[in-house]
Amino acid sequence: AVNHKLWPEIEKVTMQQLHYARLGVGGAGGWQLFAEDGDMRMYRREEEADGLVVDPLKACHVVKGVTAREVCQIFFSPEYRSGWETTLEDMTIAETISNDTLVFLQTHKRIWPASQRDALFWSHIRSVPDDQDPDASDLWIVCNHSTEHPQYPPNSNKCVRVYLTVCIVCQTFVDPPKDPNKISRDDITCKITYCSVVNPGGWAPASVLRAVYKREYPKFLKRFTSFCIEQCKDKPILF
Ligand SMILES: CCCCCc1ccc(-c2ccc(S(=O)(=O)CCO)cc2)cc1/C=C\c1ccccn1
Repeated sequence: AVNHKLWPEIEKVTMQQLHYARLGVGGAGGWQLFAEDGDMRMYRREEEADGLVVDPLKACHVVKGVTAREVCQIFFSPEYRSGWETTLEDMTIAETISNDTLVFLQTHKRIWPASQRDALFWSHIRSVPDDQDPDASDLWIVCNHSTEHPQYPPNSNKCVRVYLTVCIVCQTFVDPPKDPNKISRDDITCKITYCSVVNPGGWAPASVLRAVYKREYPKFLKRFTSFCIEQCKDKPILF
């Protein structure tokens, strides 16, 4: 995929998102905690772009029994998506750039009173060594970033095109560290950071958008992580 015209952008945005995901939520970043459920903490910043709510979101979660690679492969793979993406109405693979990079067109269920939305984005999965701790296991990241495609111009169907940048960054921890082939799922934990910025593309009342995000994001992350646990529990561990 390195010779694909999108590759420089894919490389830049993916590494930028990895850095952004690893920034903490304390300090002057302006992050406010808006949802909590067990080990899941969800933060948002209130931001508007030309009068539209584009509140960045950052969620931190810790999930037992799955690895970073398993979580990211489920998030990336089209065949699992209908099993966890609750607001999805339709999904098309617009382009297969390589085995680790796809272009998706997704339409999401209409959320009254706003008009229906769709999203066209490239999705890239990769593992990166943890430069801060070479002994730690690799980080895995999936980055989704809006793109254009001649076959799917925006607003050509009934939907308003949203513009999004999303990443999910995961790291596996084995506790207690032991002989690699004696590790059970009870010994592994996956630390997940999910970041998203969605520009709704066309007008939607700030109150509606903020209510949608407040309701949908916690549901989305809980459903996604439960789906991962369910999918992996009877399978050999994929590190
Ligand atoms: C007025 C309503 C406008 C929002 C409509 C909408 C747009 C985009 C998206 C969306 C959410 C997550 C992704 S992803 O993380 O890349 C995974 C792949 O699907 C891509 C798209 C959703 C939704 C609608 C609902 C909604 C909003 C948050 C969370 C969950 N659902």
